Amino acid sequence: MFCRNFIQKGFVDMSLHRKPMPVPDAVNSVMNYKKKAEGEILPLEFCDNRTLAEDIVATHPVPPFNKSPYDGFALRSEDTEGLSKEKSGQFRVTETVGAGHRASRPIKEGEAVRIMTGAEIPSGADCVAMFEICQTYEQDGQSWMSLKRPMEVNQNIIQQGSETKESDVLVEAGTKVNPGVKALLATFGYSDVNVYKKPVIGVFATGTELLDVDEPLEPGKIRNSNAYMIVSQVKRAGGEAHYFGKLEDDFDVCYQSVSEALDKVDVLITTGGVSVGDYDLMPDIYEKLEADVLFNKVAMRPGSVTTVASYQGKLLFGLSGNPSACYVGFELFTYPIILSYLGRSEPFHQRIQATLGKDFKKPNPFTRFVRGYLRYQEGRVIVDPVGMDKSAVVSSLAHTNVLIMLPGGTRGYEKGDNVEALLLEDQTGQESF
Ligand SMILES: Nc1nc2c(c(=O)[nH]1)N[C@H]1C(S)=C(S)[C@@H](COP(=O)(O)OP(=O)(O)OC[C@H]3O[C@@H](n4cnc5c(N)ncnc54)[C@H](O)[C@@H]3O)O[C@H]1N2
Ligand code: MOO
Ligand SMILES: [Mg+2]
Repeated sequence: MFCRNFIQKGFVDMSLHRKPMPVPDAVNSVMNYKKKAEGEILPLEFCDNRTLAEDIVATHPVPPFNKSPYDGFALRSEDTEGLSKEKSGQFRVTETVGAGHRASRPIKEGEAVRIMTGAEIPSGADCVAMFEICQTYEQDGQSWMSLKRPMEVNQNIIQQGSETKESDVLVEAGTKVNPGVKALLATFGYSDVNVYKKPVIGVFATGTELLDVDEPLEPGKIRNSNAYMIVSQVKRAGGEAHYFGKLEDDFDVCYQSVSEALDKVDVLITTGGVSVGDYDLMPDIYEKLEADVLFNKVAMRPGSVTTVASYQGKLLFGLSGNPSACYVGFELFTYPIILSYLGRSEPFHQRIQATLGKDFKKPNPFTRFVRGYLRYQEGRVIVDPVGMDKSAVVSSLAHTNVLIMLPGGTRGYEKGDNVEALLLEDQTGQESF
């Protein structure tokens, strides 16, 4: 097997010279492998944030019966004709109907039913007068209601089916379940919901320098932050992360672990070891697996070393070890694949126009994906670069909610420039209402 590590000094190794692929081409080449997950049935209470694998169809009209929007009296509008301040009408109150109950018999001429909000309109009644415009009194053991104004047919009645007809498609498959979707599922009796299965995304961190989170720092070593970051990114995207642990930079260990893990996942992510260093083993692992490498260099910063390969129909994402590069590589290439598994018709991060909030003077031949923070100011959308903009930086990621896209070129960018940004999450609030 060809292995870069054994190339003798003095020769120029052509495998070091990688041809960068433009970002859109790289994204498209990955999306050629997109798949849709199968559905699974979940109890309604467990389907938050999952994606519907079936349309929500109205199983009955809403409301299912004519109902009262107010607490008041249901009566016949024709009995109120000509009523006025001077000429009140007297109605015999036959019974009281609360929501969930029905009148015992149809209403007759001169009668009224005391009715509560949400209760079914008694047959024969065609309007509801709110309590506020009615007066009540007792006479000879009988309840009466007096009204001083005429009512119209259908006044204060929510008609059966006025909101939704039976068989209407209300929410389409591929929609994420939010509280409103959940309310609809409950309305129509979807106690079990068909949602797309979460794709299982395996994660390995590679690097002999990596310590576990609970280990004290040692000279030359760092704690493994990427694995936790990626697992979080997978969850934020809606996937099921399976963290297999960290691997030292040993070919046999890495090859063995990666090939075994491939059977257990839909997609495999590794972080680290994709560049051209002596201990960057992923290129050799793809070669030994006979995986088809879609690209091993992308015309972007950070994350230029991002490598994606396909092996027996499964995608292997070789993300950079540098934290910022790893983060960006995931959001550009892995995120839309996860959303495709989830049946989402718009699997990419939303791309918005915004105003750059700070200068970004450093030009670069490659497109930059600057970690940024979106804010609103006087009706404008502002995106500010956050923290140091270096591939090896981890601290700026904590403040990142957008990736500011700065196309490559010979000039830098200035505060006030119009730029595009990819929205990663929408969790910005404000201090007061
Ligand atoms: N001669 C060249 N050297 C490098 C090139 C190049 O084109 N020619 N590309 C540079 C670029 S760009 C990047 S990005 C990095 C990519 O490196 P690798 O993906 O091979 O990653 P490693 O070498 O394993 O590690 C890089 C860096 O990241 C740290 N790291 C690794 N894993 C983790 C983790 N799980 N958590 C936190 N930090 C991690 C690691 O310690 C290194 O500092 O290559 C450049 N070199
Ligand atoms: O692969 Mo890089 O471009 O510094 O992150
Ligand atoms: Mg390396």
